Amino acid sequence: MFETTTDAVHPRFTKKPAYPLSGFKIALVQLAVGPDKSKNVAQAVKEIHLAKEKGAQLVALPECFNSPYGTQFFKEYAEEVPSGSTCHALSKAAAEAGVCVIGGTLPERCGEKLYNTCTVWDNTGKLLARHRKMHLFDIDIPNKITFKESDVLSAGDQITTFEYQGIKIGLGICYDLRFPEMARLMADQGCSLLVYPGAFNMTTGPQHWELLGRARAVDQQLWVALAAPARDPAAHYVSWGHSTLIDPWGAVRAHLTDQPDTLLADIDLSTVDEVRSQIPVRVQRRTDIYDTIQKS
Ligand SMILES: NC(=O)CC(=O)C(=O)O
Repeated sequence: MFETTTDAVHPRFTKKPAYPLSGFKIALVQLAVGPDKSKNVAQAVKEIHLAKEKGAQLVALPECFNSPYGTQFFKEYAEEVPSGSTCHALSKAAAEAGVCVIGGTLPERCGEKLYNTCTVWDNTGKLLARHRKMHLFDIDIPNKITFKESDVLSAGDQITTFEYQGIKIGLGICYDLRFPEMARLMADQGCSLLVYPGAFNMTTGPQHWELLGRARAVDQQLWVALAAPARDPAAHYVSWGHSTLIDPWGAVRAHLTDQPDTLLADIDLSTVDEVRSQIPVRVQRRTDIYDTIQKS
């Protein structure tokens, strides 16, 4: 599918970026999350080590991996970043396993404010990045689901990208996946992979989770990884599960069902350049026209 010839390469893409790694193995850990915070964190640490043993170089956890998902839980489970006990456990696990950890999300306390925050730890345990969910999940679908994160959470106001071993990676959290502008900004900063810890639900998940992941991958021609908690039908908020890895062509390379499990798959970074040279939409945008229309 990604075969290309020199002739097919668009002249503006003949200079290939030199990635130190042409590919790597990613693990998406679909954790069973319950009310016991220390059990949730211990399980995450165990899965990080297991993923590393199976060859993962990057391990991503789901949204709200140390706390049940719900506005009534965030205050009780919140911790300061990076001094809290969950961050300490993630840093230690990353260093001991020698693997980069995208630490899903946790409720972060910062002064009077609470955020839904993703932390990233390199293979020495150093904090590489922190992303605060930028688009809060406020929706109202009558007789299905009403959720208002903004009742208790504050929104982040930063785009977050980071580099690990020469690979530029962008972060979004769950509802952030619905905003193509944000993905575009991260792609423009040079990302070849976007990772979204997320917990869609039984109403939006079946219709939108994979569709939105594939849309962002096709729009920006990059890899998209979606890491979800496992489904617990007895939970207050029921996660759709289905952690998924999508390639720059928009094809689902691997996905889980709703059960606790870990998705392990190879990411081939050369496909980013291949797809971008085959379908060069990134250099074909008519910003001359869009800008004129916006200004008129
Ligand atoms: N939980 C979220 O932030 C988003 C979600 O479930 C949806 O967009 O649907």
